Amino acid sequence: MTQTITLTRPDDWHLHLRDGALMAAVLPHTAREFARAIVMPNLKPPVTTTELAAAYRDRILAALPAGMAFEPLMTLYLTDRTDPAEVVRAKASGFVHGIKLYPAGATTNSDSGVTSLDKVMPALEKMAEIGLPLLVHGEVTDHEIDVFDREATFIDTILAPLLQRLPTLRVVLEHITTRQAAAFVAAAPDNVAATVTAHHLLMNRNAMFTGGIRPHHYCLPVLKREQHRQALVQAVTSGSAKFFLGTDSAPHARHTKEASCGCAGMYTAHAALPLYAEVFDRAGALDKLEAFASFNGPDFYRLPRNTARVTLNRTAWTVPAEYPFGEHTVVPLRAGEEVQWTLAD
Ligand SMILES: NC(=O)N[C@@H](CC(=O)O)C(=O)O
Ligand SMILES: [Zn+2]
Ligand SMILES: [Zn+2]
Repeated sequence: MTQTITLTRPDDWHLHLRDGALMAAVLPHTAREFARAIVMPNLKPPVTTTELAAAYRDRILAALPAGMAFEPLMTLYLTDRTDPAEVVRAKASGFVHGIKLYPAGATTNSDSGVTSLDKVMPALEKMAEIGLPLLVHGEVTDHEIDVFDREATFIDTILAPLLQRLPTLRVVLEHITTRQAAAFVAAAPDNVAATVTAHHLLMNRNAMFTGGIRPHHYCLPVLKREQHRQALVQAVTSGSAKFFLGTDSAPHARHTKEASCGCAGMYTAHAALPLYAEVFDRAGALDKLEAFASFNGPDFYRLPRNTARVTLNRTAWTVPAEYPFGEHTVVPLRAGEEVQWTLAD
């Protein structure tokens, strides 16, 4: 049985760092494991311009502990009012690597998101023209539609028609959770890819109800049936270059999760690569982890692969019950439980 694996230093292609003291507190967890990360723009207020992204990038770099190397890859938050000129500025900046589409109301801090694709077509056409990727939270927001069907419905009613209209638009379907999404991405041309989180690979929707209601297993898109989890594992271990690592690590203060109407998101940055190693190990596919974690993402984003290496050992450790991040206490995934792999320092 493999006891140690060494791979090219990976990147996280879907990360929520938040801002201020919480950002400074969670950043070292990510920087310890990943050389770069696509930093999501759903702050309050959202990062809607290249200028705001530059300032956010500066705050992240200023918060980086001395001696830690980490490159934030910035994104803009697409709104109904995003000007194609802003798309051009973003691409020209060299530090904005994508524009994020949040359907208005779909998830955390998404109220400023897009209310109709028609309103953003000029921006999307400019993105297709200059090759700036669209990163998509792929869920419809019609609450008449079952929460477990919102991703599949989004693909059928929004994403597939969009790609018909803009076939060269580069798209990352973020944090896919269903068999339908995995099949759609696998069958799509090379300009369409997907990120997959560790938690959607490790858990099915029963995890939200094990022994009682489990708010720390609630995220969006919501965990799905076991058959969908298995389809995700099959996709990420298939060797396809269209799937890559995106933790969607999304810290929320404990009191906002343990509530009668709790926030969506799981914090996994503390143990991200070890959690993915559990998935690939259980699937007998540890040999496929490096491409998923370290090659497919930079290749899609047309960035150089990292050259440094990281080592994972099959050594179990117990995750703290909570992380006291300044005025925020965050409960990590696997709080008080074991993770079977350890990232070697
Ligand atoms: N995934 C989540 O459940 N929440 C994310 C937003 C998102 O990625 O949808 C967050 O920022 O909290
Ligand atoms: Zn999302
Ligand atoms: Zn996210």
